[in-house]
Amino acid sequence: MTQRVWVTREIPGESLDRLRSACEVDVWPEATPPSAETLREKVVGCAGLLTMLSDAITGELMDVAGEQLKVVSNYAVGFNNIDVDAAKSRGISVGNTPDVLTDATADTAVALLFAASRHVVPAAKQVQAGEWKTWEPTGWLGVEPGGKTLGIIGMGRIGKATAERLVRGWGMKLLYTSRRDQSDVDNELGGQRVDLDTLLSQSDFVSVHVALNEQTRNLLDAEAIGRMPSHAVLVNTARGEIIDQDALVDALERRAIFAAGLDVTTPEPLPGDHPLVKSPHCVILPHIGSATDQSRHAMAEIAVDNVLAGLSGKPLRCSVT
Ligand SMILES: NC(=O)C1=CN([C@@H]2O[C@H](COP(=O)(O)OP(=O)(O)OC[C@H]3O[C@@H](n4cnc5c(N)ncnc54)[C@H](O)[C@@H]3O)[C@@H](O)[C@H]2O)C=CC1
Ligand SMILES: O=C(O)C(=O)CO
Repeated sequence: MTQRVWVTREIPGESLDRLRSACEVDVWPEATPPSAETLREKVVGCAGLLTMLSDAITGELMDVAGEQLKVVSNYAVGFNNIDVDAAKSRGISVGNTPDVLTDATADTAVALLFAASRHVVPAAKQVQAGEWKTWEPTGWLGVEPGGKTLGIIGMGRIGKATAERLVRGWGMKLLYTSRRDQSDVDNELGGQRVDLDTLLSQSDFVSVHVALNEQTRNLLDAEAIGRMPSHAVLVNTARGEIIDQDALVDALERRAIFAAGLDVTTPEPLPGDHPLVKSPHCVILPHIGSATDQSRHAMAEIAVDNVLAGLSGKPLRCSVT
């Protein structure tokens, strides 16, 4: 019998054709995610799910899908939307798309760091609004990363790629947090592994790259943000839930830190009237870290390879379990 796969959004390239030639494929056609109710209806009887980070794949949903469900393939490297333990206990494989989006996401972190440090967005808006009056000797004064201290929270693939850009390109000194010793980072980039409090109090620029899980949710709460110096710039391309957003709003309003640059927020999308959206000291992007042609095509190839392997009971190309 032909196996059925539900794909929760269109993905770029030809990779879905490979899937169609192996099984019956149903693709959610809309630009916005299916509701939880639609998800529940569509998963019934599926052997594979190709999901996005906006889809909550719970144990209950796996049970709704049925015993034939073999694989959940996330079109993302982050997999905090999937209950991996529930999948494991049901014998369901879980896949993700690492590496191919590392450079694109690290580039985004660097872009946010510079945009937030130099008032790029409000300054450009002033020009667009026809309000550019003069060259201002004391206007738009920003902060420079050259030779300053960079703190990377979570020295994984993207954390390291971001550090490489800023240490090699701008001569930044590197502090980082990691659960394990990473002598490669110390040797190649002159990095120093420190605890979070030290990193926050001694870094001029902080970039967040840890995965989201129960230990890292709200990792940067009011107390942690309170340790940062008032000239510090905070960048987050990981997940919104890692930062206590109310605490960030408060810190920016009090100018307790200089600026923030976010590619991820809670919720996504962030409402247009949210104080962070309104803040002149915060640059927010609509979660575009991996949004390059190259990365998204490569992610599609891996996500489809993962589904095909899972359907035939083989080890996934990129497995999180
Ligand atoms: N903005 C965007 O479009 C994108 C965002 N991401 C986010 O970036 C994250 C990192 O991606 P990669 O660097 O490829 O992953 P990775 O697995 O290489 O790095 C994650 C790091 O977090 C650390 N970590 C995980 N749980 C931890 C905990 N409880 N305590 C301390 N450290 C912990 C790991 O040890 C690892 O060093 C993803 O999980 C995802 O949330 C990834 C790609 C694109
Ligand atoms: O891959 C991820 O985890 C993303 O957030 C989007 O690429």
